[in-house]
Amino acid sequence: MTTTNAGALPRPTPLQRWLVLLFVSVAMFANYYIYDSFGPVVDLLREQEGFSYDQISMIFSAYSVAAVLVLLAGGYIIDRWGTKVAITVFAAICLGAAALMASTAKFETMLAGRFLLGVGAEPLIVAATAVLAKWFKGKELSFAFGLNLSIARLGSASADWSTSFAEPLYSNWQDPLWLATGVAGVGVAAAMLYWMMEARTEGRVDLGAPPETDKLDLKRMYAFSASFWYIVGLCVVFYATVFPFRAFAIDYFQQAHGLDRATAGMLSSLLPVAAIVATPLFGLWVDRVGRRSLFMAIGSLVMLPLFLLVTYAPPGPDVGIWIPFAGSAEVPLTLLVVMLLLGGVFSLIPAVMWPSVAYIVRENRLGAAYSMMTLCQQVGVFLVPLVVGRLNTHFLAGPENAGGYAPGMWFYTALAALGLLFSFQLWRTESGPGGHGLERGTKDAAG
Ligand SMILES: NCCCC[C@H](N)C(=O)NCC(=O)O
Repeated sequence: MTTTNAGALPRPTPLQRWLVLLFVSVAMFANYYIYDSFGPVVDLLREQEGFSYDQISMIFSAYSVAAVLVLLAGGYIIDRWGTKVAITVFAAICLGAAALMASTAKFETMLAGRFLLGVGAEPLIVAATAVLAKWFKGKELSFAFGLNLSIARLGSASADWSTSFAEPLYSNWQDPLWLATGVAGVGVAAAMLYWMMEARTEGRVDLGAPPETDKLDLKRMYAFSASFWYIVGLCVVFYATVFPFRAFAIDYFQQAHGLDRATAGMLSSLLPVAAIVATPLFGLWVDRVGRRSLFMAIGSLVMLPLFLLVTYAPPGPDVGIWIPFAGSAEVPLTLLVVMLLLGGVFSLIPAVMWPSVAYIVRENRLGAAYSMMTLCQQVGVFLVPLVVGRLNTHFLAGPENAGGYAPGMWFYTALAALGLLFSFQLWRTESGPGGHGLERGTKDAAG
């Protein structure tokens, strides 16, 4: 057992650390499951309850309004309450939000539920990060973060797979959301187990002092370099494209491509599934070879044609896929290739983009930098679905008019082009004398 210095408390044991990772990851699994449980019921809400695409996108966007407000409050709440209370309270808020959304198909109630989810889910992610930093500092911290994100993405994939493993629930819009409420309950239980674990070990193990991080201060934002703002620009357009696309994907595959819900769910799940496997691998690879801004530019370039391919390319022959927990299905080759490529991009860009900030920003300003980045991200994720919802409604998108989805796809493409511009500018800056070492890897350092 390691100690920090003579006479000091011991650091947590490996068993304690991995138990903490387990509890926090289950809470994150539930968090991502609830977030993504809305996409598979979009068509049911439209058909059974008469919701328009505008209303659906407003409900989706309400999360981001709450997230921006909560992020402005910064880490104060977590610092004040401590991680064990914070993580449990935020998980309980997510549970309340999931139950509210499942309770009635009234538009205002659903809007309030999704807003409440933003209040709980975004700070829960911050609290989970703080917990892992506390228990894994100086140990397997990056690995623990990677595993935690992979398990969270498994939550996203499971929400898509529920269209197969919980198919009977999808006779109505409500039961799948009650299932999400049950998953949220498991998240609260996991958070409470973490609370008990921290309470039991308090005063017996050294969890270090709370990290000294800078809070979000809008007046000091000018101090960040151009490279940081290029990354923020990419982050905004990247997530403002991928998250809303995912929210509408299952409905889109059903209406525009005639797939059944279970097959559409399997196809949509390829994004998080690819990310579960590939994100940590890309992370390891990029740590070794560097070229971070080049990889971000390559990811943006690959993303550029994908939304036009799903819209205009011929579907091609049907091919069989098999996905654990979901089963097998036949999907058009074009859709499969597009979703696999998008899954690759969804693995590569986050694996490179988030850690890159640490090269550009001083350590004591990292907290403020990440808060700023997430805040801008959520502004994008708020606005884009509203635009896409408006376009879908305006152009009468639906099963009889698949062409009505095309303007929304052009909008995603325009955002992807902006992402390419930001990453290209970043690459130019980082390849010159003003670079921050983004292009260097451990291989270069060794050589
Ligand atoms: N799927 C839940 C929303 C997560 C939002 C969060 N702010 C975020 O961007 N996390 C990083 C990621 O790649 O999921």
